[in-house]
Amino acid sequence: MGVVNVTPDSFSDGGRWLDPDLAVARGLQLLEEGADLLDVGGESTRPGATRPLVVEELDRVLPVIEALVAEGAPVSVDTMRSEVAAAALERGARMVNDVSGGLGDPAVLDVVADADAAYVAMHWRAHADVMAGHARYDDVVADVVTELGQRVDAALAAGIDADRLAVDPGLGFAKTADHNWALLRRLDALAVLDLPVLVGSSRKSFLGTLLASADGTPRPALEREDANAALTTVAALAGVWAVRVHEAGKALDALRVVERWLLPEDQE
Ligand SMILES: Nc1nc2ncc(COP(=O)(O)O)nc2c(=O)[nH]1
Repeated sequence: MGVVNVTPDSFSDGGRWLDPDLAVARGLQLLEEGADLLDVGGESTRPGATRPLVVEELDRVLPVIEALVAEGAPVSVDTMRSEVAAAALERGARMVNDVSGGLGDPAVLDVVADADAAYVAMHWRAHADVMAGHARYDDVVADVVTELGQRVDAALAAGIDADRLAVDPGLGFAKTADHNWALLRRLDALAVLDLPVLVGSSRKSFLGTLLASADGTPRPALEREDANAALTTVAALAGVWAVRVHEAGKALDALRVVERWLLPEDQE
C-alpha cells in the first residue's frame, strides 16, 4: 500500500504532494515501483495537527482519486469522515482506510457497507485518552486485539462483509515506541481476529528514536527506509496482508527476499 499524502502537514512528506498533479504523479510512481494499492489521504494525523474542514479534505483528495482511478489504479481513501468516504467511493476508490476504526464518524461504516467497499479498521484510542498522554494499556497487545475486535463487530453490524475487512494495530497512534515494538513482536496475536492485517511503520518516529545518533538526535524521517525495509521483512514473516509505505520499491525488495526465502525447496 503506497502512501499518497495530499496534505500540507503530514509528518514526513507534508506539502510535497499537495499539488494534485504532483500527487497523481507520485501515485503512478508508486505503482511503477510495484505498489498494489494507493492510499490517498487529505488529513494529517500527526499529533497536534489541526483538522481540515470537510470541504478542504474533499478538495484535496477527490481530484487525485479521480485521476488515479482513471489511470486504472486501485485506490483506498485514508479518511475518518463519512462525507469524504462517500465521495471517494463514488469516484472509484475501492477501500476506506479509517485510522479511527469508525469511532471518529460511525456513519463511515454505513457508507462502506452501502457501497460494498473494503474497509481497514485501524486501532486508535479516543481523543480524550490521547490527550491524557499515551493511552493507558494494561497489556497493549491484548487491549489492541480486544478493541479492534469491537471495531470489527461494529463494522459487521453495519453490514460490511467479513471478506471486505482488514485490521491494523495503528502503530504510533496513542502508543509509545515500546507499545509499537510490543505490537510488532506479537503481530501473531491479531490472528484471533481472522482478518487480513495491515501494518504502517513507514518513517514513524519510533524508528527515528531507535536510530538516533550518539547525541540523541533522532534519525531524520527520510533516512528511515532501510529500517522500514527490515520491519517489512518482519511483518511479511508474520504473515501480514499488506504494509503501508512511502517508498514502495524498497518494501518490494524486502518482500521479494522473503518470498524467495519461503520458497519450498522442491520448487527451487
Ligand atoms: N491504516 C493505517 N493508516 C495510516 N494512516 C496514516 C498514518 C500516519 O502516517 P503518514 O502521516 O505517513 O501517512 N499511519 C497509518 C497507519 O499506520 N495505518
